[in-house]
Amino acid sequence: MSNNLLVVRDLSMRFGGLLAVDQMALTVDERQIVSLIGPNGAGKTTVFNCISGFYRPTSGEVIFQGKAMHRLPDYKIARHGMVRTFQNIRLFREMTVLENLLIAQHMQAERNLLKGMFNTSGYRKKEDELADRAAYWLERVGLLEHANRESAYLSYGQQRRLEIARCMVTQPRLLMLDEPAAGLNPRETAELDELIVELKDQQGVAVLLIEHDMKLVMGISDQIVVVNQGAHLASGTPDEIRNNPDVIKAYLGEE
Ligand SMILES: Nc1ncnc2c1ncn2[C@@H]1O[C@H](COP(=O)(O)OP(=O)(O)OP(=O)(O)O)[C@@H](O)[C@H]1O
Repeated sequence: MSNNLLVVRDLSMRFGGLLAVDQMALTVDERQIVSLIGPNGAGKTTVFNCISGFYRPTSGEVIFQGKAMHRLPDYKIARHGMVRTFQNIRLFREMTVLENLLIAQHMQAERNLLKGMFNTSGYRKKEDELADRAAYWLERVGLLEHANRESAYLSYGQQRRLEIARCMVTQPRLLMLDEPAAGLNPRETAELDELIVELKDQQGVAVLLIEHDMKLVMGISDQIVVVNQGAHLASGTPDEIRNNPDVIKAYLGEE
């Protein structure tokens, strides 16, 4: 068997008369960074929404670690180890930074924790574990000193890092990031670049990325998949994509 972590085949999504995603295919291997690029409105976020269970695809298959995901709701898919961020940051804004990380883990492991409530020492041990993991990730994304601040008061770049930490505390195998560099300044983008590569190298997660920042995409991707008008246009290494005439015409040539 290959080491495909995620296999997406023939994925289509129709909104009334609009075929937003048209028989898309992509694969992500273990410890790979794969970027999805394409012009505005090409269907990238819709592909993400179908893979992560936020939408139920009109047709097609999403296979993660050999198991079919395409009929499961998003929270079940997340429990299989595929988690995502959103283009518009979705934190619990009135909660503290730490609370955001604790609740993410509670939501992920809800059933186990409920079972744990009948066993007090086991439950406490589990709670300690969640707190330790939250502290670890706050440190990793440089937010430990802000642990008790309401997340609404963080800067935009800090909120983006907290979103990534919130995914990582659930110990995913595949992290899906929807435009993580949007709104970041160049220094924050460079930090994000470093963080994503560290997640892959040190934590062994695979990353599926939607991003318009071509410098970031070309610098960190193992594979790039280009979407145009909902359909697969090309895929390959950054060099292959940079030199692909169809891609230059449809996308890179615009810039
Ligand atoms: N819930 C929805 N209902 C109807 N149409 C939708 C819905 N979501 C997306 N679309 C349409 O599907 C098409 C693809 O949109 P999508 O957001 O996936 O593109 P995108 O490549 O992510 O764009 P961007 O780079 O601007 O974020 C667009 O024409 C959009 O208007």
